[in-house]
Amino acid sequence: MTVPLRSDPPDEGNNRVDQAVRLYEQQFQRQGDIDLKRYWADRTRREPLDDELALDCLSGLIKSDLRRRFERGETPAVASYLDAFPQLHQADSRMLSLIYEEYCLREEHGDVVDVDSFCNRYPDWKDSLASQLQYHHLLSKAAGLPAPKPRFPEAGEHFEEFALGAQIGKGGYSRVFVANDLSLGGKRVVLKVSVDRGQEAETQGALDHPHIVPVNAVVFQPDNGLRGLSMPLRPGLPLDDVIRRIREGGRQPRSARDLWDALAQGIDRDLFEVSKDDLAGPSGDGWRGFPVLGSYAQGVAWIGLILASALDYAHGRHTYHRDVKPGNVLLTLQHGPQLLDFNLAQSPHSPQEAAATLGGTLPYMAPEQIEAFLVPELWGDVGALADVYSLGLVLHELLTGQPPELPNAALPPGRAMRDLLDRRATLSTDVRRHNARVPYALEAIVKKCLRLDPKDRYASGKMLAEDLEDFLQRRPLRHAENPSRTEQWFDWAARNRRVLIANAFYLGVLGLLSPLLVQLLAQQASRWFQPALKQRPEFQQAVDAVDRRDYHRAVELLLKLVEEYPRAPLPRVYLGIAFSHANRLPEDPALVSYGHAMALPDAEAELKSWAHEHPPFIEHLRWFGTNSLEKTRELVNVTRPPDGEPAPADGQSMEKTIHHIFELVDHALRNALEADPTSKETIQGLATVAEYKKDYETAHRRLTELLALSQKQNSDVLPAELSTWRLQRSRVATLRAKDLIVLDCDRDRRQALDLADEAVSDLDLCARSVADFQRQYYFGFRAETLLARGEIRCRLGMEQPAQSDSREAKLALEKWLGLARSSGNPVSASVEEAYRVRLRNLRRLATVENRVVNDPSSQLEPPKLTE
Ligand SMILES: Nc1ncnc2c1ncn2[C@@H]1O[C@H](COP(=O)(O)OP(=O)(O)OP(=O)(O)O)[C@@H](O)[C@H]1O
Repeated sequence: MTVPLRSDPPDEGNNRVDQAVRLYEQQFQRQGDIDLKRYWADRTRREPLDDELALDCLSGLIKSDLRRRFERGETPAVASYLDAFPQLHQADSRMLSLIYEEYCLREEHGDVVDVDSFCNRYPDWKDSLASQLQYHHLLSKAAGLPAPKPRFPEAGEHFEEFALGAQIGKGGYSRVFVANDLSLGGKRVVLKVSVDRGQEAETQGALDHPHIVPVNAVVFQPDNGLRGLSMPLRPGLPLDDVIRRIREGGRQPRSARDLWDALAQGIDRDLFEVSKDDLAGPSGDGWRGFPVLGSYAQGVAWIGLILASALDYAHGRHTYHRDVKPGNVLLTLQHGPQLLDFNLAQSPHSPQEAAATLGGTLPYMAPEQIEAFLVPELWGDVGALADVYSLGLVLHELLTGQPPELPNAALPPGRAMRDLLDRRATLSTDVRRHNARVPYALEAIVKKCLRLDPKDRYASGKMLAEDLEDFLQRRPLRHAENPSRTEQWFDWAARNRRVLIANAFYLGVLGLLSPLLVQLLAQQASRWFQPALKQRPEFQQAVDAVDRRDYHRAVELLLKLVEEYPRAPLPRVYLGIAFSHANRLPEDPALVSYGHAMALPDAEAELKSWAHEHPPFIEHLRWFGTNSLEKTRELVNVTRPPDGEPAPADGQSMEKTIHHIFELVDHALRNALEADPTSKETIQGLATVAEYKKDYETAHRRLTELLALSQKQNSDVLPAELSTWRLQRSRVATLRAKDLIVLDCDRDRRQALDLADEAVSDLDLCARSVADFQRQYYFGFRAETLLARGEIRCRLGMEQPAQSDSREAKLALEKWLGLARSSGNPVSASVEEAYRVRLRNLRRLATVENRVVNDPSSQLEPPKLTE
């Protein structure tokens, strides 16, 4: 017996019923009341209808009449229409639907109805009605009305031989714990304790598939009506959490890796005893084939493929899941996606069984499954195709970020079900409207899963899996139609690139094209039809090799890729990074490779977008930048020797090289900074590059930024680090101040003074925490800074303060000298020269200021020269 439901695909009959109801309602509104018997007689006289359609129209009008009258405060009963329309006695299913409508209206209007006495009013339909109303009440419970619950055990207690640890899941009728199986020496497992009904243990236990969580054992507590299902512990995160995290990330996910990252960030590391290495990337067996460097759509398609295959396996054993939703898919670290919770896997033969899993799953139900809740006899029809539909909704949600529609909470449960069912008929399946990055082929697959009529969907999980596999391999779909010709053409071209390239030559051989055109065509063809770099397994292997620090292997792979993809910046940058670690060639190929990469068009944009897609790249880039900086410093020391030491003969050309290198390092570091603006090492690297480039203003700004940042994150900055940065800032500030004093303009001099003040106070601040090896440098530099400030003050006519600077400078210089002498090292020519320069400055200061220092040189001993 089937209640005709309005969700049936619109056909002529339905349109006519709707039309009849609309006309009736308009007239009812105009007249305020209508005698339905007379109205119906008139109508059928004017427009005779065949029997079936007449019954459909009549029951539509009665429902409408009932609603209007209830709205006016009357409480009509369907029984009263039976006298006027005796033909209803033949309309079993329609009558059931009418009586149910009356029941809902009574309930909505606060008329407390006793189910038994209500059923007794309709003896001919009593049994079906009782069953329907039982479901109605189950739905009410699912909608949040209190239901009797057993007492579940809690963390810390025992359930048979299991010691229960943290609770990790909670359903309407179950609790899931991490537990120790004491009968197996305390082995860590997952124990799902649930009300002992349904056949979850038997069904799930009989399944043996790499993507379905297996069942180890079942234990019972008959007194409590509970049972425990022991399963292996598979650390992971449910897909609904993964989706939520991606959604909260605020940006549209772009790469398949985003799925893994959401899992890695969300997993409870302490609970599952997971190490940082476990989270580095999807390397476990269960992730084999995951397109880690592919697009987000490909990542989703792969998850869909795995789930469709797992469902197909279960369907082959006559097990239908019936509760496929993101919350029942666990993304695990080692085993990939895992299907969980086969609680509803067998048809619930009684309303109680159905109740066990009703709550929360309505939004993911196939239309025929919702219908089965209204008409229990239809449960037998809810099978493989309902699972295909639900999986379609999961894929739709993953691709669009839009959760499926919820039942309308304002309606009474039965009505809410019907309403949801109606909305299934008009469900928008246009994935690309929400996310234009999804290829047409994948959208076509999702659409086919979500067809209203089960006959129009994929006939099996296997067929769905085949289409998803075809999509991932860029092959034509076998069971759905890709509406985009362009996409099909590109897929074809990608698969047939060799043939195309060869054909370009054949056309040339036949003399149809000029040789130049042939060459151009061949070149273009090889570019157009080359598989996208990121899809190449070699590229993926190279990226993996760099991520796991196997640089020699990376260099090997990347050299080939650079040759094959001469216009792609990424392999060159990666090659630079790998070279710079592998350090195996005499030249500096690291920077050469980076330089070539950056000379390519769009290189910068590509780098930025890649850093976004693959975050470990930023760290490599930063390392590469700072490491190259270290190497280049040596070159700088040779090229720019301290005062007094001879400059190399080829100093000028070396300067040029240095400048070029610094440009590249600066570039690499700026890219790294854009991706991670709080990396202190990157900021310091950039300050150092700026200092070497003698851009003291930028260097000073970067260091100020760095110190402000470390003040915010006080806890993770070491005092030694802080004093190194302060020392560097005071050096840069002094150098800048020196540049400014010579400009001979008051404003610049004031600015110079501010900088010198800041430099001295930075030196004061780090005086205590300067490391031993830095002390001599510290005092030498302090003398220099104070001399510079003294000079600025002199020029600004600040005699007294200049005098005190001069005195302090002298003290610092003595300290410096003392440390140089006591270091045990012979005092080198460069130290001696530095001393002389400072001494000269001190004298000059005295000359400029005249009264400030009385011949300071007489009080300072020159250091002893090396014997
Ligand atoms: N074998 C397992 N390893 C790790 N975590 C698991 C495992 N099984 C279940 N979980 C966790 O427990 C959560 C709940 O599991 P499950 O869906 O089976 O129970 P439930 O939601 O209580 O079920 P029901 O919907 O039947 O009431 C899962 O989302 C997952 O986070």
